[in-house]
Amino acid sequence: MHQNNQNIQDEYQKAADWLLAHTKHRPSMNTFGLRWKTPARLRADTFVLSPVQGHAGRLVFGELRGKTCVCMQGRFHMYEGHSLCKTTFPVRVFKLLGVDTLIVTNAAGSLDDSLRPGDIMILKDHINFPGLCGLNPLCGPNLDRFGPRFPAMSGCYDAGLRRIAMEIGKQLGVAEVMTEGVYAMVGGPNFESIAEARLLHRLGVDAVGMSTAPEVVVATHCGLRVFGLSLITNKVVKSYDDPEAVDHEAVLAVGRRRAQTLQSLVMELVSRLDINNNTESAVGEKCPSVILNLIVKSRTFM
Ligand SMILES: O=P(O)(O)O[C@H]1O[C@H](CO)[C@@H](O)[C@H]1O
Ligand SMILES: Nc1nc2[nH]cnc2c(=O)[nH]1
Repeated sequence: MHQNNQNIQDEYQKAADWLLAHTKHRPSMNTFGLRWKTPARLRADTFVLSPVQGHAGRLVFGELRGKTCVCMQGRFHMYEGHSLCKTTFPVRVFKLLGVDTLIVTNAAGSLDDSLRPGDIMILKDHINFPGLCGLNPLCGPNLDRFGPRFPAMSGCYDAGLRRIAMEIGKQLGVAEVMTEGVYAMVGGPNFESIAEARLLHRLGVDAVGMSTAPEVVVATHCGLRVFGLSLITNKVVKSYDDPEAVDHEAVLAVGRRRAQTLQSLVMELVSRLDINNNTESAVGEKCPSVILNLIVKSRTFM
């Protein structure tokens, strides 16, 4: 192996080893700081630093309904000036921790008029705009330890988990605010101009945000099963006659309003995870471990 590749791989391994040395938890499930049996909180800034307002910036290990998980509250964004390698660094570390499923959440603006603030969109697919232009975390020498040079992205959002989530939505009585759709990642940090919004809409984008796609690309590359959801926090203005303008505070407010629903949905999904019979993708055989990457303004959950 090329020496540089070895060095990069060593960095992931060092981070994973450090985390394992600082918690007795071995990831398998939990989130939102609820029902922690033996909480072991690690300040994420020892590992992750995400100074975006409303993002807690913590990494939490614990148990939910008997499953250990690691929950990342906050994330790195490309618009903060981080490289995509850094943005996605935690995903590979989680893989090395033994995690096999990534649950990723985000806040997003809707382009589809039927999606309203407070609605939940299960990600069926994404358009990785930075990735299409070459800003892809997999660029550079391939790390064979994690996955192939040319990984497929069709089916990157597990169909089995999507189906279960919709069932849970019915059970929780929130099916009417849940739907499946296509998420697009743009670079940000500005929200869309009207012309950009119209372009995205024409391209078949249902909701747009500034995150998620790089993490999902890296997770899929290394064989993690992925479930994603967007909390629709605002509509994206598409008309020159519309006086409304989105702001980050409004995004945070919708996150707080929907916190309980998202919490119930993800907890129930976690409790139903069974790698042997509810996945449609190839995943690791043994450990039913899951990482929750809860970024929907997770400060409200703790
Ligand atoms: O995608 P997450 O991190 O949930 O946050 C979304 O909300 C922020 C804008 O309000 C942006 O960071 C956008 O990507
Ligand atoms: N790009 C983008 N990101 C968001 N995150 C939350 N809302 C939005 C939005 O309208 N556009």
